[in-house]
Amino acid sequence: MEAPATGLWKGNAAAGESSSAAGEAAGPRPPVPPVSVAAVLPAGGSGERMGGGTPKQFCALLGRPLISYTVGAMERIAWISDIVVVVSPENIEIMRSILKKYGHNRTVVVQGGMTRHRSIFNGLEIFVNGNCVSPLLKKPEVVIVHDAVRPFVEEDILFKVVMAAKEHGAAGAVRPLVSTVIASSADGCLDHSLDRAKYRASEMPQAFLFDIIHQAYHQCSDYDLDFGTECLHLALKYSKTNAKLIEGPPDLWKVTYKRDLYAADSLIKDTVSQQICLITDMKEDAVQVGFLLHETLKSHVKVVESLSRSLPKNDNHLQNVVSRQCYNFICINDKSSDFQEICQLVETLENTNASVLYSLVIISVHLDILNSASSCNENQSLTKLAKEIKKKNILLYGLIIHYRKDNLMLEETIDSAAALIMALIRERNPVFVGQILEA
Ligand SMILES: Nc1ccn([C@@H]2O[C@H](COP(=O)(O)OP(=O)(O)OP(=O)(O)O)[C@@H](O)[C@H]2O)c(=O)n1
Ligand SMILES: O=C(CO)[C@H](O)[C@H](O)COP(=O)(O)O
Repeated sequence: MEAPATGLWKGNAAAGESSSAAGEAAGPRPPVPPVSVAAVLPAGGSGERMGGGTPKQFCALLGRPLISYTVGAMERIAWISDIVVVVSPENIEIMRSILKKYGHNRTVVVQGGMTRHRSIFNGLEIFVNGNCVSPLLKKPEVVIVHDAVRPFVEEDILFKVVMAAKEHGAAGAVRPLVSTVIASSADGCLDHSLDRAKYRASEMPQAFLFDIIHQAYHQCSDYDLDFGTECLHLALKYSKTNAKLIEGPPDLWKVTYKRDLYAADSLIKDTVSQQICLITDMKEDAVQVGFLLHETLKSHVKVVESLSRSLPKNDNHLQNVVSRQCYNFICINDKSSDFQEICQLVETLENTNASVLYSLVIISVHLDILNSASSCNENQSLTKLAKEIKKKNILLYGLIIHYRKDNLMLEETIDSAAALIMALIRERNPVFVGQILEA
């Protein structure tokens, strides 16, 4: 299974996730542009096309606002010095509380305008004049403009648009058109159709030499500010700059309609369910069953770490596992109860701070050779603990695998156990927290 190209995958500098750990997972460090770079994220819209009361940038994906994913994708890039997020006046405090909650320390909030262009203009002004609610930031050589509702932006495309902006003055990501563009005549009939191969959809991110785009915004008309939709066009019209167009990856789409929110949710779930850490503690009898489960899981998901021992406190292994973007922990044992061990795991995971950004899943798997399910008391302890740690964004589930040594059905049982594990880590459904499933 291949990881989707999402801003989440390679780490996030917020809330303690280190970009060095991300670099370790992703191979050699990407290059750094030889210019100072800042970013403006317009987030001042009301999301009319999506409908519903909450502007789409504040809609929750796996419990975390969409905008936090976009800000996180920018903050994990060390060479972007300042990040400005532009929101409507009524959302300034909400935005500040999001930045605080998710540990986005390099981002400031600026008040937006009535249209996207006006919001971007306000965001740029902060590098020249500052204002009463936001500090004056140091003017960068290159500024990135990126819609706050495009959360899956990667360092590679940001680097490319910045380098192209340095050389050409302006640059933007483009994608092939998915439909043909046609023009209608006054009577609503087809007037003409464009040759699709010659056109591109203009996406984000875009980047500009700061003075080029700032001057364009200063010179453009009210009509441009109120009805324009394309920053590259302003750079062309008012700063005589022909932007370089860069073919971007497919995940740059803008969350616009409700269906886009479902797609974003699904992509994030794909990403966080890519890797598991196995923690096993079994006697000889059960080792073979545990091994079979391990092998079956390996055919579905990447096993980043397999620890076959009790967990010491402050386990460094676990710290490393989390910094490699593994958010799923499967504890397999054949004891009547591994409750103490689960408590210890929870404590260690809490110390990593990772659950601020992503829900962490723990599945306590009990291999039950005697076909005698855990006692009622043990189940109640698990359910109680699960309820408590759910508040901390740690989702604990139980799974009992009943098997017999001579069981011809063992393979089938293990397949169904693996399928349950995969469903739990993918769906991360808080409703099932504390439930003990049986395979
Ligand atoms: N006055 C505005 C309007 C839009 N935007 C931002 O520009 C980006 C792209 O705009 P769009 O998808 O059109 O967002 P909305 O205007 O919120 O959506 P809609 O057009 O459906 O109302 C979004 O991040 C949006 O928040 C902004 O900063 N200020
Ligand atoms: O991709 C873009 C090109 O600059 C903009 O995000 C897009 O044009 C914004 O338009 P709208 O606000 O109408 O969705």
